[in-house]
Amino acid sequence: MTDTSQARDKLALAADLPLEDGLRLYQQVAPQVGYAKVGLSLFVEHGPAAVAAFQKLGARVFLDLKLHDIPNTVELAAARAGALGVSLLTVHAAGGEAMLKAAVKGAREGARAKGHEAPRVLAVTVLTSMSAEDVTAVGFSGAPDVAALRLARLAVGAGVDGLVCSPREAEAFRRELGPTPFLCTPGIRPAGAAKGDQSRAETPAFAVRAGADLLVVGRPIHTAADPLSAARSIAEEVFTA
Ligand SMILES: O=C(O)c1cc(=O)[nH]c(=O)n1[C@@H]1O[C@H](COP(=O)(O)O)[C@@H](O)[C@H]1O
Repeated sequence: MTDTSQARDKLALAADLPLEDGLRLYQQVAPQVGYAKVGLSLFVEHGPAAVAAFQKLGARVFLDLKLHDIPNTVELAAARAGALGVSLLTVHAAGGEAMLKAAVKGAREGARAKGHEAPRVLAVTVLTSMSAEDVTAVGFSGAPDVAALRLARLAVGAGVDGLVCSPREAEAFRRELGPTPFLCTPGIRPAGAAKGDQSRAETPAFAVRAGADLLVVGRPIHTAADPLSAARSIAEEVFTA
């Protein structure tokens, strides 16, 4: 069997489950998965305790709050997130340049105040659940990949550390924005897996070949009869892509 443990740095479990279930699942897949993503449902219910619980298991925590508000409010929230010692924090690129700069400043200051390394601030471009029709309906001009690249340029110009995008956009982001931005791709579906609400999904191998640094996977692992072997086969795809 391939030693896939090196893929740990490239995989995040989206722990969109009740806390106890999420912790149990993370422990099962931890040999293959280095990050636990604490998203809106866990944070609304448990707040910072959810972050601390995954950190206690040795996970690097990806705090996915998708902040999107006026700059002052986002700076305050990002500072609190930085103070929790998380590794990654999301904001919406569509919040605009001033908001993105405020997020980066807040996250760095909050982390420094507590002696933590600053989290990477990742800007979400166009949600992977959105189809071309959805993108037009909300008023973004151009196809999803065009809108995503425009938002990505804006966010990188504002100083964010990375971007969240569909695997379909990662290659163009790399080509246009160079090697520095940390590219995170949700919307990961192994061949044959149910898409659910994801419109712009691709396989793990596709995402890695396109230049993704981190793949976020939720339901394909949650719903697997054997989550560790599901995680291992995703890791194998990552490792061999
Ligand atoms: O920011 C994210 O992580 C995110 C952005 C995006 O465009 N699409 C997206 O699916 N996500 C998150 O990635 C995870 C995907 O989960 P699954 O579809 O279950 O694999 C969820 O936790 C989403 O909140």
